[in-house]
Amino acid sequence: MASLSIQGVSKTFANGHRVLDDITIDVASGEFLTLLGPSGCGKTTLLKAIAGFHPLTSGRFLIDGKDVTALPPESRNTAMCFQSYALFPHMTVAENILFGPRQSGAGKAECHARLDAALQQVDLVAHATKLPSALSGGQQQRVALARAMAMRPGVILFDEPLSNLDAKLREQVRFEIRALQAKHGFTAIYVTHDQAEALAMSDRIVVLNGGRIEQIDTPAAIYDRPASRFVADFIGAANILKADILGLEAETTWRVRTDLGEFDIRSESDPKASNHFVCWRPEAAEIVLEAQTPQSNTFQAVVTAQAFQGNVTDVLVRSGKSDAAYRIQTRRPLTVGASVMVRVDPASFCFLEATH
Ligand SMILES: Nc1ncnc2c1ncn2[C@@H]1O[C@H](COP(=O)(O)OP(=O)(O)OP(=O)(O)O)[C@@H](O)[C@H]1O
Repeated sequence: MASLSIQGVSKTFANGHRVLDDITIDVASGEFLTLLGPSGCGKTTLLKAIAGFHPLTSGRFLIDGKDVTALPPESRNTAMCFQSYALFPHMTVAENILFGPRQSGAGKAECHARLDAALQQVDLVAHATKLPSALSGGQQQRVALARAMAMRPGVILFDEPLSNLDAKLREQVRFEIRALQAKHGFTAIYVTHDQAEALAMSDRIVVLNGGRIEQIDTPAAIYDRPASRFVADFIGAANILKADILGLEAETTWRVRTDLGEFDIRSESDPKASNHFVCWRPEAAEIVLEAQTPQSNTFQAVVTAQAFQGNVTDVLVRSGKSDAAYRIQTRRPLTVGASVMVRVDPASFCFLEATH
């Protein structure tokens, strides 16, 4: 495994389109880092640039401290694992896995040692002599991973590797890739636009938007403390409100005014001048019965729709104070048209950067 340092990387294509704008990320050795963002945000361009397939407009890449920016792909200590598997259809599983080590000039004994290890790592020993067409989608994906691992790279670059698999298999292979990565300790850079995949697999997530970094953080921090409006909206469901900051109520508690009334918000860090929005996640709100004594941080609303999800019910509510609908999750049975009080815990709110 190897560390990867991405330093001030920008990429403008010949048509003048600036696709990456001053990206700086330090990836630790053995880390699983995911690049997440909407279509066209530059994830694949960054991955291919790391691999050496796109020359940079500016910036550099260091792998284990060595500047690889000018090196060709085969000399960078990286291997790619693609969404289309990119297996050679006329070669057996074993031949597909052997292809890279042979090309790189490894000796016969070394090639076969790597083949045996890779087949065992992805549990495909019994399928070594089959053609890819005789394997399931999940098995083909494992061959693609074995082929990358047989290169013994410090960094494996994954380009949406699970997007051709059905939902159930995606979840299974997700666990398999993470377990292999933990066991064999390669550094992983993983591109996806699937937020559930990113949250489930990553040590850290980089949220990209329009070629720029919106936030780099652990999955829990990205979900619980989204830094910007874009991140709150893109990952999970979020209720976002415009807010005027009225002042400090207590040591870490701020009073804000929103369309739904005034609320207290607990925040360890001071809101910046640009924090004109606050948000909370649907599961952070609690429905309190109107008959109960009035509580702070509540707003009155009417249930306008609900959808049973099994473990919870998604509820849409509207308040007379604003035109917007707000999303709440509850286990309490409700009826459409019911009048409810909704409470949002001060610690469940977060301030958002409005600048992005
Ligand atoms: N060779 C190229 N020349 C010009 N523009 C390009 C080239 N390759 C990609 N782009 C543009 O760069 C932008 C980013 O593309 P990229 O493939 O990196 O996005 P992405 O985030 O991986 O999206 P997706 O999830 O759809 O694959 C897009 O607007 C794309 O059209």
